[in-house]
Amino acid sequence: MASESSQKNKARRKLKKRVRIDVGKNLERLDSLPWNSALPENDGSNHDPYSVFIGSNELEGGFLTLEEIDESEYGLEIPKIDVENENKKVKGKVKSKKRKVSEGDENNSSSGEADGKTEGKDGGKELEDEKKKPKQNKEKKKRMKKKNKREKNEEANKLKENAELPESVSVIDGLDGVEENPVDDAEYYEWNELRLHPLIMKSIYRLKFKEPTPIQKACIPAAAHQGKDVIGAAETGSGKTLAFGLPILQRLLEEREKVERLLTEKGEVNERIAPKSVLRALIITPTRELALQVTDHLKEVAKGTNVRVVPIVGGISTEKQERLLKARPEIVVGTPGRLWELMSGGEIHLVELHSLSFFVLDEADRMIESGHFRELQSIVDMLPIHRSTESQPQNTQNCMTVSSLQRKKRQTFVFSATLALSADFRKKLKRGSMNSKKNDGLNSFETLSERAGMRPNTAIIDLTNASILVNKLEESVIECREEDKDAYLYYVLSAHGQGRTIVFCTSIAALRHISAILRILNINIWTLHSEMQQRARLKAIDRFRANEHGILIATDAAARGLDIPGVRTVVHYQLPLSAEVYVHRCGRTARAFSDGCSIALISPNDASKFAALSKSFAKESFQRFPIELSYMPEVIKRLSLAHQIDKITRKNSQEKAEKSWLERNAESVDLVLDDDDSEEERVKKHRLKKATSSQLNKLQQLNTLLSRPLQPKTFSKRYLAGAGVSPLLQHQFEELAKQKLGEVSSFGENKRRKLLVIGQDCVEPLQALRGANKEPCLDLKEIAEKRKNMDDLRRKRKEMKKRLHEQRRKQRKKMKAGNQ
Ligand SMILES: Nc1ncnc2c1ncn2[C@@H]1O[C@H](COP(=O)(O)OP(=O)(O)OP(=O)(O)O)[C@@H](O)[C@H]1O
Repeated sequence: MASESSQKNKARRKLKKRVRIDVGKNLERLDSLPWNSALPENDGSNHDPYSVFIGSNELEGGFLTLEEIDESEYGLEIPKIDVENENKKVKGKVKSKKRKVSEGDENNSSSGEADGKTEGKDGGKELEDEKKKPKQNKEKKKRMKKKNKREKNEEANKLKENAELPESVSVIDGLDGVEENPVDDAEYYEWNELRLHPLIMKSIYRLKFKEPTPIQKACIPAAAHQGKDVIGAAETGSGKTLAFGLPILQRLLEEREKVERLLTEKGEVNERIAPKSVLRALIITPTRELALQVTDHLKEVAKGTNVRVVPIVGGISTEKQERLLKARPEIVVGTPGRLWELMSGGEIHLVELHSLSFFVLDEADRMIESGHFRELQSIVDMLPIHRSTESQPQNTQNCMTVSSLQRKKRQTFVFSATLALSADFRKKLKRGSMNSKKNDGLNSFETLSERAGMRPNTAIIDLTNASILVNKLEESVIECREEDKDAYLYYVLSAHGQGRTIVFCTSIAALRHISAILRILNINIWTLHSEMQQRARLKAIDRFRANEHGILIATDAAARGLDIPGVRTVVHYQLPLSAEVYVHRCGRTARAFSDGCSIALISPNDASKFAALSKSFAKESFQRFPIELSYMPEVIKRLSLAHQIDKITRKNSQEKAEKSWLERNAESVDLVLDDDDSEEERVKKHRLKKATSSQLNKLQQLNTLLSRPLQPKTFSKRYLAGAGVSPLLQHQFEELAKQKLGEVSSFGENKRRKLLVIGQDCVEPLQALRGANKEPCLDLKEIAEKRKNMDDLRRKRKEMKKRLHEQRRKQRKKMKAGNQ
């Protein structure tokens, strides 16, 4: 009896320990877990297309199976943390941070015990089952366990040494008790639910991304754990890059470790696997800047993983890019033009696409526009068609090659902030009646997706709201005449120029015009357009990024994807040609949980475009950007001088260009130009000289104006006078009051100079917009009504004119008839 009870006790203790460990694991931090440990072996019974069957002939891919992912120890459902309860339990006991963490462990393990009571019933059965397993298997497991313990220890130590973990995240050596730091940091809880690789989590801690964005939350499970293709649409700045980037990294890391583990189990030498030697992910973006940005972003999260990411874009020497590709990176991010140039030239790393597991179209809707589509189509046509019964794998019982491990069905990701999927396409995806490679000629990303081999059951994740625009964006308009746009732009930039601003133009000519004017007005700007050299484009972005209050004048080349933190304002100097471009332009501000504002300059010429835009977003009114009119006389004065200077400068440079053209051509046909100027030439030169001196005079006048900050007319240099009603002036008065207080202590300083500074204390446009009286809205209904009335009036006038004309004609006819 006694021995029976002692045996029972022994078994119970054993079971208790088991359960304690199991439940503790539920709460372990992902970063402190051994990644490749104890994953159950595939028994070959599941039909997941990503499973690996070592030694069998059904090898289709190197990914973990869904079951493996779900049942792996880090992947068990992480119970929600009841922060309040946890706090109550710990309250009073917590003396130090270290103590708090260890108590957290106790709490978790005790809750684990409670859970264990229900699991205990099956526990005995499990023990019995285990006894039945062959001895050989047990020994193998023991060996693995030892190895995993060692790895776990190393991993934890590494993390402790290297990771810049947030204060609340700490790693406790979990060697003996196998109890490592439980999830006590609610801030990262949502990430933990996504079950990402510890190395990825380490990057997320480093980047201080407290929670996944909604698109990341929706995409990661579908793409990383279910192996699905994804069509993703979410507002600008919502973290779409990582929504496809993290699943790619996750699967590559899983695969790598799975392979290593299986090889170790089989006693194979690791060197036989060279995972870096093939292209695994191809990401295509419409612009070079975006490709470079996506590369940087992925590199940042891939730090410490040995996964290499390389950009392949035009404007950079082909040789340099070929050198980069020689290193055989797993991930290539590129633009269609350069990618196709290298592919059609037979670049070995880019044409060996049999192992490509991920194909991504970022900003997919832009990609199908002219200038990209042909090359993209050629690239897509090069992708191998995946069939469920692909060619025979190249593995045998004892020999496993990289290509055989990596052959798998390809995942396709299509992302943008502005994707409009037709109902027909959605149905097709659902039914799985995709017709890859058969559909040609159609210029749509839907066709492209089909051709790229998008599979049935694709996850369509559309998180865009009705207006498609970011919630934290404040939109506004300034109604003005076409010729006054420069003045209003100057007003916004100089009276409110806080934070980074991007001014968008539709044409390069307009960009050149306002750049010249703003430069004359001493405003420091950078420009970006498609006719610039790549180096200059990158330089402009870098400089703009480096300046806290930088101003970038750009065409729509910068509308998509550009991720520059701290862009507070977007100005539409000219309205874009489509609603999509408007969304992307606005999306350069109010990114990643921050806010921003957009200001559209609307002239009567823009009326119809603006009406169409408003209709697209079902908008009924726009807020007017508040203008402090007392600034305008000075603004207009400066602008008028600037325009005159610009006109003269342009004329001069045009004449110079013409002259040098004449000289160049004369030289090319060996003609010697006569040095003696004709009378006409002399008059011209004289005029030029005169113009230049008048230009200089004007320049001096403008310089005097520019030497002092922009001030409202009612704003005396010496005394404060009236007009302190607008938020801008209100702010300036407050600043002045503060300054005056400071001045009391610094007696004897030049007061006048100090007062001159006031005008420079700007209010951010967003702040001005929020502080403005919300009443004066641009009521689109009212405008439409007015336009309708005007149209009616015009029509009536026309009709009247016609009637009068007809009457006169009849009269003339009558008179003619009378005369006869
Ligand atoms: N989970 C997160 N938490 C905080 N910031 C994040 C998170 N994920 C991404 N970010 C940051 O958000 C910014 C925008 O991300 P990203 O460029 O991927 O947005 P996007 O949706 O692709 O925008 P767009 O549509 O304009 O191209 C980046 O600076 C990125 O570092």
